[in-house]
Amino acid sequence: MTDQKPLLQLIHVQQLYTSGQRRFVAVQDVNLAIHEGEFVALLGPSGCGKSTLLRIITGLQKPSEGQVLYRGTPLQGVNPYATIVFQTFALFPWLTVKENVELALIARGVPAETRISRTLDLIDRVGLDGFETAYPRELSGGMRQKVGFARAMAVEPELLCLDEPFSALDVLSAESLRGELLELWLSGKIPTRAILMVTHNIEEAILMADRLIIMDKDPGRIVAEMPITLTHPRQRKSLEFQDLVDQVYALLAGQTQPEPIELGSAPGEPGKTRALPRITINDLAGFVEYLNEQPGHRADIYQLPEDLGIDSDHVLRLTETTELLGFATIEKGDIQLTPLGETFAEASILARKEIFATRIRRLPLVRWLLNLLRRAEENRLDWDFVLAALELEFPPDEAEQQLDILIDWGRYAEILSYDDNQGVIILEPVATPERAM
Ligand SMILES: Nc1ncnc2c1ncn2[C@@H]1O[C@H](COP(=O)(O)OP(=O)(O)OP(=O)(O)O)[C@@H](O)[C@H]1O
Repeated sequence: MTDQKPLLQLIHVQQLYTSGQRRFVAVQDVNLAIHEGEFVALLGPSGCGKSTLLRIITGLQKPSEGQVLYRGTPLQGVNPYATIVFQTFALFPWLTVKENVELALIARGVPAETRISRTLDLIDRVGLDGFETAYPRELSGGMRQKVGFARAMAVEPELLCLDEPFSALDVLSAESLRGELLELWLSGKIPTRAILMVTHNIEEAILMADRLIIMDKDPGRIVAEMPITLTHPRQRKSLEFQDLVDQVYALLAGQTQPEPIELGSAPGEPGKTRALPRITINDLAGFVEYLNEQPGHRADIYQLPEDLGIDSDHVLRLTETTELLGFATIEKGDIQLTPLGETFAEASILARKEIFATRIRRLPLVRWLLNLLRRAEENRLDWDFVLAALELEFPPDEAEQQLDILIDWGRYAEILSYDDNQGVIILEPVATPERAM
């Protein structure tokens, strides 16, 4: 961070909304400064007010209370120095790529010659050279989002706001577009002075941003900030990166105990191996969604068997699983979702898998199995072999159950696969997406 005056400053910003008869605080006392040269990521569960803050920052909405300063001056009306790129591409289907980008410049009254040369230059810079006359329907999702970026950058915003810009794309297109945006930003090829990105994706935030702002809801507020000082290009698989991922998850999960105490030890290590609760992914997801719909995202555990129509044993396994994964905390007979649990409940299928994978990789049993697979020839192991190893830790019936759960959870998280015909467990390679399109 610099000592300069912030580019943008929110001071005691509060937003009230009315819903039916009720007036509620959507955003409470937000103080935030974004400086030149910073890439800031805003993380938090749905409904914590991220989009509201973006609208306030871009001047599309005036907060109920508080001040918005741009370069030290109170913002009046729409912020001419900021633009937003949305999750969905919002392109006009009847206009070509060139016309879609140019439109932003026509709206700002840029003269024709400048307009055309700037449009073509931007299309080139985002890597869409040759597609100037194509229509949105002819483009892939990643390419359409590039048009979205080009259009936002056409007006040369000082502050580029991104509202989950990669979440509607497939994994590889998203990764490649992240790389390209970073390249444009870090090389100074765009006149943008600062970027503010809203995302649900923790790894994405750590990959790209210099600072994370973490929000929670009811009411929407900032609960933590974290600087990311890793140098670019950042390696997702590096220990430092994974350590930061764990720290953010722990922050979101409200985890207070050190991991070894919380999670127990792995087979072969001193201490007791913690068995995984017998819970399917469907039950887990359903339970987290149920809690998310309850007032205050909490429920009385003793009431749950009746409310959910399942026996109390099942309820206890569900509560244990959600707690083990950091999706909920249990206190005085109540279970309460953590911000991470809320994020999981509202995430897309892919984002859920990613959250789940990150959480189960910390579990000693999962760590142990992944290590075995990594060391095995061709990263494959016979089911019987793993079972025999587990039988050293658990009674035979339980060992088999543990293996079933490991396979069920591991498959869902896409960290391993299982060939039922051959009875073989296989380590899934970690995707290493191409950097360039
Ligand atoms: N115009 C509005 N009128 C009434 N309530 C609103 C309005 N806009 C947003 N809200 C409510 O304010 C809260 C914050 O909404 P906001 O869209 O800013 O959250 P968000 O964090 O961006 O959510 P998401 O990640 O789902 O986009 C939510 O409870 C939402 O339902």
